Amino acid sequence: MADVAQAFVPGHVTGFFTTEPDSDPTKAGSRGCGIALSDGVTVTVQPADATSVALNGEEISMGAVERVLDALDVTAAVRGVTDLPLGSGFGVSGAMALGTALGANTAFDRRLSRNELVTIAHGAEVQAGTGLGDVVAQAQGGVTIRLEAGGPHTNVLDAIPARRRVEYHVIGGLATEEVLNGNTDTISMAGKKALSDVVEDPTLNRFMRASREFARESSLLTTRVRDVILDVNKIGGTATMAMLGKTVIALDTGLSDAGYDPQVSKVYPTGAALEPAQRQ
Ligand SMILES: Nc1ncnc2c1ncn2[C@@H]1O[C@H](COP(=O)(O)OP(=O)(O)O)[C@@H](O)[C@H]1O
Ligand SMILES: CC(C)(COP(=O)(O)O)[C@@H](O)C(=O)O
Repeated sequence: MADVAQAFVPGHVTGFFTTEPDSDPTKAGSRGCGIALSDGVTVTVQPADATSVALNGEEISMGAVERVLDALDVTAAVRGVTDLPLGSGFGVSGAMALGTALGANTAFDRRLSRNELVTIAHGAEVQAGTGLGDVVAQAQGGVTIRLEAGGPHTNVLDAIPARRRVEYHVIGGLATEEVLNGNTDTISMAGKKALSDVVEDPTLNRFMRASREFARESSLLTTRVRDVILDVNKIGGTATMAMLGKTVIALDTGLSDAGYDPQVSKVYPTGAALEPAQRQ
């Protein structure tokens, strides 16, 4: 048994999504499209007598992570380190859940396959109510088009083959659990339309346009996010809202050109992976 195992999971910003409920959380999820980012979460898992979860040194409670450990029947100290903010649409909870699954499998010699671990992390995230599609997209990397919902045994994934600089500007958080527990009919209707647009023309530019339309039609767009997007549009750039957060993402130098001081990232072309063990 390894002392400690470490995994890196990319962040993931969703441009648009539908909700696809199912009584089986490994089949439930969302369809939609989003970008895996080179900014992500480094997760370490170390066997411990009692479970604890910390993000950037601060102890937190995170349902998705606790459910992953329960599913694997282990207790561990899970530590996440990231530059990404929690709860602002970067899939930090999905990253923590997936990193925990990959790390715990190694640390406890559980001998599960990658698809089995992604299924566990996806189901845990869905049950916790903190995400529907981040985990499978973070497992694949790149710009994932989620054509059919659910974990690896039920979903159908495609991708927009693109690598690009991505800038982001965080205004604040949006409680994913609250939005997903409310009426999601309008969201799913707008998401379905955006998905067919991107399937017809799978390019990043079309993704950004479809995402902007989705943000407006789903009523998820907030005034402050809209104002920043308009500033980027004014200088000829392209920007949209990261779901589900009060966050603006732009391609290339859209936000910097509009006078903002954004974080700079890029499309992360591959999926979550274990990293060489670091002895603590
Ligand atoms: N200070 C905090 N702010 C936001 N979420 C927190 C905090 N502490 C713990 N959490 C937990 O972290 C998770 C955040 O999930 P979510 O809102 O989906 O974030 P993200 O968009 O980064 O995935 C939830 O399980 C929430 O209960
Ligand atoms: C948009 C969301 C439902 C939530 O994303 P986050 O708030 O980042 O957990 C995502 O999981 C998706 O299905 O696309």
